[in-house]
Amino acid sequence: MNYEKIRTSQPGPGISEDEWNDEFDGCDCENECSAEKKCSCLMGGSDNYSNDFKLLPKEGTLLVECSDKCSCSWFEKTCRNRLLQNGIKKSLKIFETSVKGHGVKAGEPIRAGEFVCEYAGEVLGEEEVERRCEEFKERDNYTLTLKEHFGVDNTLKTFIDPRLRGNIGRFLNHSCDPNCEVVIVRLGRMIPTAGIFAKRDIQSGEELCYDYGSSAIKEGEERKL
Ligand SMILES: C[S@@+](CC[C@H](N)C(=O)[O-])C[C@H]1O[C@@H](n2cnc3c(N)ncnc32)[C@H](O)[C@@H]1O
Repeated sequence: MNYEKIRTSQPGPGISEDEWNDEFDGCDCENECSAEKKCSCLMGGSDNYSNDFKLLPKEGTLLVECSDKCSCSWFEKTCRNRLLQNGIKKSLKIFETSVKGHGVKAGEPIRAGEFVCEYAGEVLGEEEVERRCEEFKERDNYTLTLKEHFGVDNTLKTFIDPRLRGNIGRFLNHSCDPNCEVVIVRLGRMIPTAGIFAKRDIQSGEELCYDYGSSAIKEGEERKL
């Protein structure tokens, strides 16, 4: 449990300033950001979130939230395209499980599609991930690998490691029948963040978990989504 608490992911070793600062142009909406009003952050011409702040289905295009480069920054309170960046709104409780170490449970009901928390950590270059795998191989595996395919041969991998710097997201355990899912969300920059959203309605007291992906929970290996 010895880690520095951060609110959102930060660049770590292996991520250059140029990579981190590769940002999208902001939208020029002056009021409501919606697909109907042709907000340029809403790629694929569909909204990211519903009026009641639930994740909407988005396939084949990037999910980009509005940022401080957007004109709507002046009207942030009315911009519907900001959810992950506003942080955790649900009551989440860390607890000791019987066999999985710590876990997180819902402190209140969470509806399907609602935002739970970011999986915040250091964004690392691949060499640093390999170095840390060696260094920490005896202990819990935390690095989450986000994989995105652009075209046939182009795969973008993003590594998020909350071992040294992270948030409550680092305590969610794996399940093959999860009640949460990880969604790739971009906060105005090309380097993505990992948002954990409810996959179905969750009752207060239920443990929150997501599917770690193909390499699941093998010790010392990175996890892939
Ligand atoms: C991201 S951490 C999750 C939080 C962790 N339980 C803790 O106490 O810090 C991942 C580690 O939790 C443990 N873990 C996660 N899901 C598990 C499961 N379904 N069964 C057993 N251990 C699990 C494994 O040790 C895994 O490497």
